[in-house]
Amino acid sequence: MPQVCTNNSHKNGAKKTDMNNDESYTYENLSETAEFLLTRVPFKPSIGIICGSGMGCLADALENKKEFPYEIIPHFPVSTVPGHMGKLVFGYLSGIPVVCMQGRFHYYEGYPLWKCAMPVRVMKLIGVSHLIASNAAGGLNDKFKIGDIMLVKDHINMLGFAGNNPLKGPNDERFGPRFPPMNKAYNRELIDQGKKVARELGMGGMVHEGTYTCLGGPNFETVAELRMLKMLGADAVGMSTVHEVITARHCDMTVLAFSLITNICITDYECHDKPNHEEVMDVGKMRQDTLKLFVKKLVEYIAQHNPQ
Ligand SMILES: O=P(O)(O)O[C@H]1O[C@H](CO)[C@@H](O)[C@H]1O
Ligand code: HPA
Repeated sequence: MPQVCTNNSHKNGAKKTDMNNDESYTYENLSETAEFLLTRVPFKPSIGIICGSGMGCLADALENKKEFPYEIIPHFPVSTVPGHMGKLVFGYLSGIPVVCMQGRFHYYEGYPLWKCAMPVRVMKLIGVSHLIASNAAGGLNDKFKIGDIMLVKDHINMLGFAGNNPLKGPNDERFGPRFPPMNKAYNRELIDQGKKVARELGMGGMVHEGTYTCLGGPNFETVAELRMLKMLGADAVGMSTVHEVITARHCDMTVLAFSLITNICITDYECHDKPNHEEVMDVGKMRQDTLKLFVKKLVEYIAQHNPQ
């Protein structure tokens, strides 16, 4: 049975959310959050995992779990999207301590990007050096099929083009530099290892490498938008991950991200199918055993080799 934690200092679910949208969390705010967690968990994970839509099963695979509903964690936002449970889960995968976000935050939920990405900084403060971020995404690349996995080799930050960035605002050097590079955002060694693991698990044919792009959502894209994104070089499209990766790289975490292709993007006006979130979640569930194995093997590799 997982141990579900409560927070008596926030009675009746009341939380400290005394912040407007322009005011980012301070280092001290996030240190309070980290301290809250560290005093309640008897180990320090160095690997963090973010579960994409319908992929909460990744956290279910943990052993000796200690779960924190987001409502009880100081300064944490709450999850509002179906398929995102809203729990921070600590536990062991193959005996390796990890922390898992069973539910992430999206811009379309009404949160500014710095708030969506705040758990990444909390992970950093509790000792996480490696981040595995998963997402559900629509496939733009003609070679992709539903249920395939795309290891993210790069991203196109569409929200960033309009100046919307999780690092916008005053920079605290204790997290990272004002102008972080992003040309090596996704760790090459881990991408290669992802492919190797896929081959070993007999799923080599369903694993690709590609470029992810994130739009604000919540609507799925128009045909014209998808045609444009494809022309720009995007292989998959979603509404998350990029802000988390930028925040993780800013504080020098090593990142592996992958997309589960849950639908094929409709780039043809003659096609009458409609993308929908239920289908997205169903594909996550359909692939849960494969995803659990895939992530477990990657966690084992990171724990043994510590790629930088
Ligand atoms: O990126 P994740 O959280 O996996 O979820 C994806 O699935 C949802 C749409 O079905 C959007 O939230 C999109 O971003
Ligand atoms: N577009 C945007 N986000 C998504 C999609 C999509 O087709 N599928 C899953 N998340």
